[in-house]
Amino acid sequence: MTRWSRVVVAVDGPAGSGKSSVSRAAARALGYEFLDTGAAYRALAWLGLDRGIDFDDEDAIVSLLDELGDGISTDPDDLRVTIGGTDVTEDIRQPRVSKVVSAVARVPEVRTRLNEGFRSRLNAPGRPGIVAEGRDITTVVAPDAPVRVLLTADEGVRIQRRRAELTDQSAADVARSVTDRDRKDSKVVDFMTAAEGVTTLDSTDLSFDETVDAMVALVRSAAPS
Ligand SMILES: Nc1ncnc2c1ncn2[C@@H]1O[C@H](COP(=O)(O)OP(=O)(O)OP(=O)(O)O)[C@@H](O)[C@H]1O
Ligand SMILES: Nc1ccn([C@@H]2O[C@H](COP(=O)(O)O)[C@@H](O)[C@H]2O)c(=O)n1
Repeated sequence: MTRWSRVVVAVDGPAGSGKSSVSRAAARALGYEFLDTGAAYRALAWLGLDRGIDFDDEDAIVSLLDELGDGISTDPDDLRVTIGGTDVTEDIRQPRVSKVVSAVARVPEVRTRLNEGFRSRLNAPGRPGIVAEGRDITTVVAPDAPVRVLLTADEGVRIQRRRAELTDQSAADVARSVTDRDRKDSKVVDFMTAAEGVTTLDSTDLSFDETVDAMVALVRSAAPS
């Protein structure tokens, strides 16, 4: 059982369920930090593309881990991702990165090494709490966090929300990117069903602000300040 040094809020769920946007807004409202674990997987995938590696070659992927560093900020008002001094905050969101990121995430050594880093960030000194989001946070990274939430929404709604962001892509491409990534990622971790003790927050019929309020209320009831 981990002795957390501060309130850890663990959030997982499928693609487009609002993990990063809702968790970030909730962290801001609570005065907490925010850890976007997917950014680490994306940064590694970006590095792989930059180096032109073969994404079927696990050793090549693992060899990039030392170069990755620890360049993910946890201030919800100033999120930045850097690799060796290069700011890749925007670039890691490109569709070309989304396409290959699952190949990086399925490598066991990548998961082990990144998870060690995530746990030390959760336990680092700083604000009184931290909201961490990613597909295996409630089950693998912080299964004993005091607050654990599976954030979800119907697949059609998640695709609609993604389409509103990615206006330069066809509806079919957006839908495929959401369903393909869920299919590949769910071979590695289960983020579709809530593990024991995890609260499901279904935002299908909630506005963005209502979803943030619901998450903040969950945190306040489970970990009163
Ligand atoms: N309850 C909601 N109502 C309306 N829009 C929402 C709601 N929750 C999230 N959104 C929007 O849905 C989109 C997807 O959210 P977000 O990127 O946070 O999802 P995610 O779970 O982090 O996705 P991924 O795992 O694919 O990175 C964003 O545009 C976000 O603003
Ligand atoms: N805890 C996590 C977080 C992410 N992944 C993988 O990274 C991809 C990108 O994540 P986003 O949340 O930024 O979309 C995701 O598709 C997973 O492949 C992960 O495995 N575990």
